[in-house]
Amino acid sequence: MAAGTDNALLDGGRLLPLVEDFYTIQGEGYHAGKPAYFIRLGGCDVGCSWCDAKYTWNPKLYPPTDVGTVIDRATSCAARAIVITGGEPLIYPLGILTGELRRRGLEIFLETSGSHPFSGVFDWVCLSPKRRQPPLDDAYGRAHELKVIVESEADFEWAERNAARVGRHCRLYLQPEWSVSERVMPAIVEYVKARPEWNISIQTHKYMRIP
Ligand SMILES: C[S@@+](CC[C@H](N)C(=O)[O-])C[C@H]1O[C@@H](n2cnc3c(N)ncnc32)[C@H](O)[C@@H]1O
Ligand SMILES: Nc1nc2[nH]cc(C(=O)O)c2c(=O)[nH]1
Ligand code: SF4
Ligand SMILES: [Mg+2]
Repeated sequence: MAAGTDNALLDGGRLLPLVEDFYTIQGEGYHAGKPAYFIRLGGCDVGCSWCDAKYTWNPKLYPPTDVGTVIDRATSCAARAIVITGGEPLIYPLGILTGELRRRGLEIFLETSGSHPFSGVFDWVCLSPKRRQPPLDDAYGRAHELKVIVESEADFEWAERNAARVGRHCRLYLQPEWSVSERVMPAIVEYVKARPEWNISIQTHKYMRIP
């Protein structure tokens, strides 16, 4: 459980620490370009130095919120797909939230580091492994998409180590770390041209200046 957020307080996942929810375009990975309603949960104990969502790390800043109110908002717009992200969403029991979203006929996508046990039902799992707190063994077999962040050329070896553990049909992406994107892009391009099992994912929403 995340530091400071007691599971009992969350009533088995009926309440979750909500940072923000908004309707936008999935910017990254396999589903890039697809409209999706984002649900961002607070709390992460991984601590990536370049994390673009550091404001989510402390769950105490985000009071437990009834998942029903979020689901009502998500189903009041035209969204057909939901992205559950964070923070690290797998810190929390996601069975109630995802079960209810599925019952409403929505597609459910997950963004995760895989560093906590799985709960909930998902149509698509994006696994973005982190050296500081690597995925649990179980996460690899659940990934539809492996998205490795590349900060320097040393990350190619980390990418291959993770790719060796996912299923045969899992899509493979290298995503430049945003602040060094211009610097690392030439190496990523050459890497992917030489190893076409990999694809490039860029954070298109940042270029579009949307959330
Ligand atoms: C903020 S994280 C939240 C979900 C989960 N904690 C995770 O890391 O997968 C969402 C996605 O953004 C990626 N990401 C975060 N900061 C980034 C950055 N500076 N540049 C590129 N990708 C980044 C993460 O690797 C992850 O794929
Ligand atoms: N548009 C948009 N696409 C995204 N894909 C993954 C994101 C995330 O922060 O998990 C993200 C995000 O924050 N915004
Ligand atoms: S695991 Fe995800 S939310 Fe946590 S620090 Fe890393 S990128 Fe940020
Ligand atoms: Mg983001």
